[in-house]
Amino acid sequence: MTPDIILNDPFIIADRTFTSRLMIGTGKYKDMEETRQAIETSGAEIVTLALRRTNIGQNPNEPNLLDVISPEKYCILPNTAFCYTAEEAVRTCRLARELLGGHDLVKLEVLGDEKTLYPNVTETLKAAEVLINDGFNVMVYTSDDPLIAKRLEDMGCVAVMPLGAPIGSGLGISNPHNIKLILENAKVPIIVDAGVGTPSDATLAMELGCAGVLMNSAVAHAQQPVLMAQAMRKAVECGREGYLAGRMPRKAYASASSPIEGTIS
Ligand SMILES: CC(=O)[C@@H](O)[C@H](O)COP(=O)(O)O
Repeated sequence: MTPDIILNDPFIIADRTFTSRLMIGTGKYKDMEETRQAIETSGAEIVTLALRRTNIGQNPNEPNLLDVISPEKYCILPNTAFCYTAEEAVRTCRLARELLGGHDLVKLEVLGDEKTLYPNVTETLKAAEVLINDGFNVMVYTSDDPLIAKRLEDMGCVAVMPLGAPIGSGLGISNPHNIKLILENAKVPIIVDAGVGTPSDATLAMELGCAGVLMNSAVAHAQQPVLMAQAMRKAVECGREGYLAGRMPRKAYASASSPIEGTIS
C-alpha cells in the first residue's frame, strides 16, 4: 500500500503538477531510438533539449526529435545550452517559444567557458530578468552559491537548479553543504542539475531535500543507457521517500537492536 505521504506529495513547477521528479536530457545518445527508450524507461515527464543543437523544426529536412519525444506525451523543456551571453540565451528562448507554439517554460543556462561549462552568473541574472519580464517561466541553471540562488528565486524564477558538479563530469554532488544552504531558504523547487554520475548521487540529492534531479550524461553515457534510466528512476523515488520518511538521529555510540524498552510481552 502506498503511504498517504507519498500520495500527497505533488511536484509543482509553474502551476503544473508532475509525478516524476527525474528530469532528463536528450543529448549524447547513440541514436533516436535509444533516446526514446531511455527516456520512456526513466519515467521522466519533463524532457529537456538544447535548442542550439537539436532539431525541433528549425531544419525541416532533418530528423525532428519531437517525432520521437512527443510534446503530447512529455513536457518539453527547451534549454539554452551553448549560449555564452544573456542576449544569445534570450534569443534562443524566444525561438523556442515560436517553434513550440507559445510554450513558455524554459531552462536558462548561460555558460561561462567551454572547459568548465560553469554558469556565467552575471549573464544568467541579466537573461533571467529579461525572460521573466517577457512572460517566460524560467527554470535556471546556476552555481551552488546560496546567495545567487536566493536572488534568482526573488527575481521570479520558477525553479532554481544548482549544479552538483560540472556538466558531463559525473562527479556527483561536490558540495552537499551548499545545496543544503540553498534548500534552507528556498520557496521554489530546488533541482540538482548536472554532474550526477551514479544512482546514489541522485538519491543523495533527493535525501538532502531537493525537489528533483535533472541529468543527461549519467544515463546517455552509461554502458547500458536504458538500464541506467531505470536505475535513476528508482534512485530518485528512493531518495524522495527516504527524505519524506526522515532519517533516524545519528548517535555517537551503539544502541542494541533489541533493547529492553519496547519489548513486546
Ligand atoms: C541536459 C542539460 O540540460 C544540462 O544542464 C546538462 O547536460 C546536464 O548535466 P549532466 O549531463 O552532467 O547530467
